Amino acid sequence: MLEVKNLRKEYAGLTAVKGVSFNLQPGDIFGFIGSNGAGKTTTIRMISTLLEPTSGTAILNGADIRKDPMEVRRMLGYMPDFFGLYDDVKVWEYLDFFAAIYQVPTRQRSEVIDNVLELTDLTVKKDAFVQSLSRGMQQRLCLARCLVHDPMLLLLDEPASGLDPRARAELKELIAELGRMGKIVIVSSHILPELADFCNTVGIIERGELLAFGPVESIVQAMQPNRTLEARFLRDAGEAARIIRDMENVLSAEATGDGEVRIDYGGDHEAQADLLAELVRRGFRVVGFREDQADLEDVFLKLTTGAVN
Ligand SMILES: Nc1ncnc2c1ncn2[C@@H]1O[C@H](COP(=O)(O)OP(=O)(O)OP(=O)(O)O)[C@@H](O)[C@H]1O
Repeated sequence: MLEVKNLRKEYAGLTAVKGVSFNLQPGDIFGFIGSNGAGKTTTIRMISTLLEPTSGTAILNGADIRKDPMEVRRMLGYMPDFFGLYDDVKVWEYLDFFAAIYQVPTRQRSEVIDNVLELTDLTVKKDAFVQSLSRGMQQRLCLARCLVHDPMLLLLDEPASGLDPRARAELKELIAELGRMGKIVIVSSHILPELADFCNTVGIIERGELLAFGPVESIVQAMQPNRTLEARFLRDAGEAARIIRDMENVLSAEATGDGEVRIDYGGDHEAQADLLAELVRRGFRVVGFREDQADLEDVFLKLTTGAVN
């Protein structure tokens, strides 16, 4: 488990992180969202033990980042937003080097390397030179290097930046797999929708403050208490709209002309199910009924002002 407790970082004349706290459990994939300069990298670097907090701390599986940094380092893998790879070494040599640094015993190294290559889908590139890899493959190699010592926490700072859509999709799948393996993954981005579909928890940071933390759905719901429902009817949509308007929790209901009724709705999911049951009971032929997903980017823009320090 990771407990982040009131982490704070002050620079001369500027507080980059103002007391950030959150807890994560094994298997959690945490999307850390904020605009440029919001404090993501500073927070991640403090958790990774590379930057000393001004106050506050973080505890990973009982080890304190300030009191036991060496122990914490053994349990985490950190992928910075800008990373360099060495040229003129082969992929397997590169990983072997990092396995040696992390003191993976010599006789286990080739198995460990094969495993991380398989996980990151780089097995066919084992003997290729690092500089010959595509940007997406280099990103995955950098992630592979963070995995050689089987860390329980992964800190990935803007891992998807500069990747094309296909490489992004592959990276998401890989991160999801790390979550299924029971690791805690923190992945930062300034684009909320990019993370929302594979993170189970998100945190929104702005000017060094964590404005929201929790499951994606509950953050969206807190921001948008009224939801839009879309009901589609085989016939009589206009009549259905008139009846829906008088139902509980309905703020408005309009037939859109193509058999659909858009409902502005203030009830919870239980009440929403009752509304559908009532329509069916009254004999309406419902062919579709769904919630219009709130646009995540809207939620993010509402929460943040876009202002930086
Ligand atoms: N060494 C430093 N000295 C002074 N100020 C710094 C230092 N490092 C970061 N800052 C400031 O702290 C604030 C937070 O920066 P940080 O890099 O954590 O933001 P970020 O959310 O990671 O942004 P980005 O998405 O651009 O990487 C910024 O205002 C930045 O200018």
